[in-house]
Amino acid sequence: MSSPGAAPLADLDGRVARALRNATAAAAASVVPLVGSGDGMAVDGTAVDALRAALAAIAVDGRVVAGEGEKDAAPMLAPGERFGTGGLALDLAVDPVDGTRLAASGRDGAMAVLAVTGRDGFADLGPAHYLAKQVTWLPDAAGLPIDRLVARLAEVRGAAPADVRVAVQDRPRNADVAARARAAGATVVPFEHGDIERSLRAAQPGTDLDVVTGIGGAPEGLLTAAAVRALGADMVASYAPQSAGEAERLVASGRSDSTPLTLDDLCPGPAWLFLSAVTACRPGADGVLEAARREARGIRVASWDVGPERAPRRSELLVGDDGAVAGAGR
Ligand SMILES: O=P(O)(O)OC[C@H]1O[C@](O)(COP(=O)(O)O)[C@@H](O)[C@@H]1O
Repeated sequence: MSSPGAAPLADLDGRVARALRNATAAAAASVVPLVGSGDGMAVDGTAVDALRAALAAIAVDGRVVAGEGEKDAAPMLAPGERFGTGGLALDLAVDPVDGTRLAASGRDGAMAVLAVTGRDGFADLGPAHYLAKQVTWLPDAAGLPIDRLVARLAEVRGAAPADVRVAVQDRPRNADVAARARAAGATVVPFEHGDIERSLRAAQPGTDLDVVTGIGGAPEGLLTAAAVRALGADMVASYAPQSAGEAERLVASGRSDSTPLTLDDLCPGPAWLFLSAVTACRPGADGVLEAARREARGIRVASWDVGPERAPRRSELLVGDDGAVAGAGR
C-alpha cells in the first residue's frame, strides 16, 4: 500500500509508456518459437530474459513488486529486483506469460503482461500465492455475495439473471462459488487458465463477461487491480492460501485470510497495464488480438494497453531479430 506521504504517480511520459508496451511485445515475440513446444519452463524462462533485457533500458527507477512464477517454481522476475537507467520511480507487477501452459500447448489466451504504478502504489501481498478475487465492471459492486451481485447486474442491465455471465477458473477450490452463481441463475463460464484476460473483459461493460470470481494467482490479482483501476471498474480480494505452508507463511507475515482487500488497498492510485498477445487473446469487446507471428521483417505482435482516464488502445508492432520494436504498418 502507498506509504504515508507518497504522492500517487499522476502521469506516465509517452516514451516510458511506449517502452513498457514494447517490453511486453519483446517478451511475446521471444516465445514464438516455443508456442506448441510443450515446454512451459522454456516459455517462462525465455520471456523473463526478454522482459528483463527490455526493462533494463527504460529511463525509470523501476522496482519489481510482484513477478509471477514462485508458486510453480518457474523462472520469474523477482520481487525487489530493480530495473531501468534511472528517472521516474515506478513499481511493477509482471507476468512474463500469463497462460504459460496455453502457450506451451499452442492454445489461445497466452499473453505477456505488466502493470505499473507509483512507488509503493501496489499492496504488498508478502508470501501470498493465491487470492480469492471478485471483479466486475459495475462500480462499487464487487464484494457483494454472488447471488446479490448477479441480481444487481441483471437489474442494471435490464436482463434476466441467465444473461449475467460469471467466469470461474475451473478448479475444485472454486466449485462452491460456481455452484452459488448457478443457483443465483447466472450463466457460469468455466476457464482453464488466464484469469487476467477474463478479468479485463469483466471489468468492461458490453463484453461477454460481467464477473470473474474465485481463487486464482496473487500476482495476477495485482495486475488485474491495475487494469480495474484504469478502467473504472471494481474489485475485491482476500488471501486464500492453498497449502499449509502458504497459510503458515501468511500468518507469520502478519496477514490473515479474513482481511478484505478493496481496490483502494490493492492499487490505490493511477495505474497502467500493458499486454501483448503470445497466442490469440481477447482483452476487450473490440475483437481478438492475433497471435504473435513471424513475418519477413520480424515478428508481428498485437498489443493492448490501458491507463487512467482513457480508453484502451491497440497497437500492431514489429519486433526485429535484435529485439528492436517498431510500429507495424500493413
Ligand atoms: O494454475 P493454478 O495454480 O490454479 O493458478 C491459477 C493461476 O494460473 C493461471 O491460470 C496461469 O498462470 P501462469 O501461466 O502465469 O502460470 C493464472 O491465470 C491463474 O491466476
